[in-house]
Amino acid sequence: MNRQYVVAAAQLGPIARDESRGSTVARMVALMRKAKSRGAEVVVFPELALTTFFPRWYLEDEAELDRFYETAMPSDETRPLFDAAVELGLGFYLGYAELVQENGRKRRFNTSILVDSSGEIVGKYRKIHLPGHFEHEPWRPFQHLEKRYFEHGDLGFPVHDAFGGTMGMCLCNDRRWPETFRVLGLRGAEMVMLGYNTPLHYPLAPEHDHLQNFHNHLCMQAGAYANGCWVVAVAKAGHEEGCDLIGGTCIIAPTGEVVAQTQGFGDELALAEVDLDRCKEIRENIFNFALHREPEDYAPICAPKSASAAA
Ligand SMILES: CSCC[C@@H](NC(N)=O)C(=O)O
Repeated sequence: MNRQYVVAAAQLGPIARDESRGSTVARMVALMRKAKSRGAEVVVFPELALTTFFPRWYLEDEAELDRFYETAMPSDETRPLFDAAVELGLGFYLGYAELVQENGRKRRFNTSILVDSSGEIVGKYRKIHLPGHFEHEPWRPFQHLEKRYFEHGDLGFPVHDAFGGTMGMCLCNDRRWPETFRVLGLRGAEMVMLGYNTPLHYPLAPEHDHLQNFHNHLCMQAGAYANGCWVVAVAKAGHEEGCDLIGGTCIIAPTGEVVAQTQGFGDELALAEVDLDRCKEIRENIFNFALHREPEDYAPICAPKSASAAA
């Protein structure tokens, strides 16, 4: 694959609690076909793209909870995505809830994968910055129980040789942390793909609700610029099960400029021609890490949590 191609950010509109995987996957395959017809070679889907954003509910019935997770990838229900990748010659990024059995216990992760155009999984990431809370907090208009439903990702922030270059992944809340982009940048990421589910209303600081879209782009444009990488950021958007999720799906150049963006809150593509060599504009100049970075003065950033609180 060459280093210059069209990427499609494939935003999904709301997914109902009782929408079947078959229905969601069919929506996603339709987006893949549309992306192909518009020249795309890579398609990026949201976080937890296969289901509604279930951490908004406190679920006491484990069987009900398990229903939102994938125990195999691909499965019979998700295989159409992989088949479409092969048929159309497309790579894709997919976020989903992962359930694995290890040493006799269930482990749950908020996961993303990269799949190449031969249908092979070529990269996996498990979300590190899990937002929200662990216990049921009935005062909230909706829950955000990621800390209850997922373990801290155990794969670090890897990069992958794929799609003609060095690819990084993260998921939703990770994008707010400069460290995410810097670690990926230090590993040479030329494109960072990420999906998100971001409620418009933040119950802990509702006075910031009107800033949700601003903060969304602010952190990602800064991450792209300060690390000289492309960012492809994809929302699950719209009014989902009584909760408004922001849109703002976009593709950001290494200069920090938004070069493509969705307009609405439904299933929609934003496309841009990406040239991975443009990373050099930043990485060989203002953010030439070898020449200008001063890690000896950044010690608190790398200290364990307990020590950095005191720093
Ligand atoms: C608990 S409010 C933060 C919401 C968070 N959402 C996800 N999915 O990580 C985000 O950072 O967008």
